[in-house]
Amino acid sequence: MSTRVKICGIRTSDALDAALDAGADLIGLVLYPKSPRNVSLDEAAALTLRARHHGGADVVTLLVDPDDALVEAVAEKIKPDLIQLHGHEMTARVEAVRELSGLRILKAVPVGDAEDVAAAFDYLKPNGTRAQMLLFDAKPPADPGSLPGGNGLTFDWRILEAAKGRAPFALAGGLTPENVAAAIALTGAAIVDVSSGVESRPGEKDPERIRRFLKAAKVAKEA
Ligand SMILES: O=C(O)c1ccccc1NCC(=O)[C@H](O)[C@H](O)COP(=O)(O)O
Repeated sequence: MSTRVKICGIRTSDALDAALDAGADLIGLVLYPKSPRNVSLDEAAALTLRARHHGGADVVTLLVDPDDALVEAVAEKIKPDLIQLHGHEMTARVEAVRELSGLRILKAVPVGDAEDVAAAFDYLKPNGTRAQMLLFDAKPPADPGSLPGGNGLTFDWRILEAAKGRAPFALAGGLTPENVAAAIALTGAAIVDVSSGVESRPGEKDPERIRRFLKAAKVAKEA
């Protein structure tokens, strides 16, 4: 089975259509006001409806340390397929968001070393009551003003050796049309997730780069 591709940080219907027409498997919508990719609840609901009409892709709503009211509003108004938690949520909070929303959870984990990877598997226990999949991403810069993700930074993919054979995982962080095949070959990721690497500037998706990313990812194979 070929690697699934998530195009994250979609803000406009043009960018959405470019991703869907190019064969994206998952669409990421960022609800985080500090992000240049932020969309409102209403915008996310409209983009989700458009994706549903096109068919073929799952919609992922990305949240950072959301409160209960936001989780409930997302579940009711957007009705995505998954919620991506991209903040400092610990296992109990992930479980609570799963219960409150009734949705599958993709938990983003910042990776610095092999211990981060080994510890992340606690998010998958006990059998599906917390997150359904892990997303390994680069650690954000230490600068307090930096975003928790979407920074276009890579990490040493060899660290993910510790994850191989345990459970399918998603990979993010500085992926581009130029390096995604190498990332898949080395890590065997089930999903590759990109935002900055298919943009002309923060928040502006480039349809040609989206097409190139999908093409490169879909022919790549684990080595
Ligand atoms: O994209 C953002 O602005 C963002 C803000 C806050 C938390 C996470 C955010 N993005 C995460 C992603 O887009 C992806 O899941 C992933 O980190 C890819 O980012 P990139 O390195 O830019 O390809």
